[in-house]
Amino acid sequence: MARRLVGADAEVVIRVTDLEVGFGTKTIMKHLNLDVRRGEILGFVGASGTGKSVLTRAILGLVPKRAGKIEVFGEDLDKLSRISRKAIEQRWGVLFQQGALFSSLTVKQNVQVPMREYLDLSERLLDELAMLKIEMVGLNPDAADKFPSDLSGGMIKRAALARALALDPDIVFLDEPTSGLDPIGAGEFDELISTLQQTLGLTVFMVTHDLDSLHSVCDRIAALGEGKIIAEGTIETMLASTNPWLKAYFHGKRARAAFSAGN
Ligand SMILES: Nc1ncnc2c1ncn2[C@@H]1O[C@H](COP(=O)(O)OP(=O)(O)OP(=O)(O)O)[C@@H](O)[C@H]1O
Repeated sequence: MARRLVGADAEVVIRVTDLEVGFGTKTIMKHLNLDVRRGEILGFVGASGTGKSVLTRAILGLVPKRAGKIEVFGEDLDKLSRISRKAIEQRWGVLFQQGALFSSLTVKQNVQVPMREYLDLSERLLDELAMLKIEMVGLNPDAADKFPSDLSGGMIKRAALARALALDPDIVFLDEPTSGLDPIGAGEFDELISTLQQTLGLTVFMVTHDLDSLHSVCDRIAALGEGKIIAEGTIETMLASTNPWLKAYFHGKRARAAFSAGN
């Protein structure tokens, strides 16, 4: 899979400025700045516990920020009316870690949850749309009536992706989409993300530890450390970084294996 270059002049769809987030006496990030450009797959890396999920959740408005500004499609999220906020929420989809499907609902019903929340459609249309999403992520139609407990890890991720795509979003947030998958399953999932990104013109914000994903599908990478973005750019930029964590991560044994396999 060839990486596409999204120019620096591409429209910024998410802009995070001077963000500070903390819990109690603990500050997780401070003065954090990050742009995500339209049509790119941005890989977001950093050591465990640095705050990758927290940043994702802060952008989504699921954890409060102490300072800073988050703009999505040029709109300051703090300044939106409830209706405008809902309109923005319809333009993003989220795949949380471990899929986070509702265990008491079937795959089809899970995919329909955002549709029921945001759209006013007949049952027939809801069914048709859900089946479309289920097929789009490469699941067999008979997976639609299965419960999450009947699915393999890879199928759960696909079902969660179908739910993230339920409202035809412009942006998809993926929190460690390939974690827990075997290398073949992870590779197939990467390929699916890349294909969907291209066919649907998605912007993808992907938190990942997976060096193969970073190498094969990400256009750009941003690395989080000590509460800030410590490096931002292509794999080549990461490889050239002198930051000790980035050096260890991108030049370690696993990285060499991933990069030589990809070349
Ligand atoms: N709701 C919360 N209340 C208190 N502390 C929290 C909360 N959510 C996250 N944290 C803390 O924030 C820090 C960052 O957590 P986060 O899950 O974002 O890390 P991460 O970079 O995504 O890690 P990993 O790669 O292991 O998933 C951790 O120290 C975590 O304990």
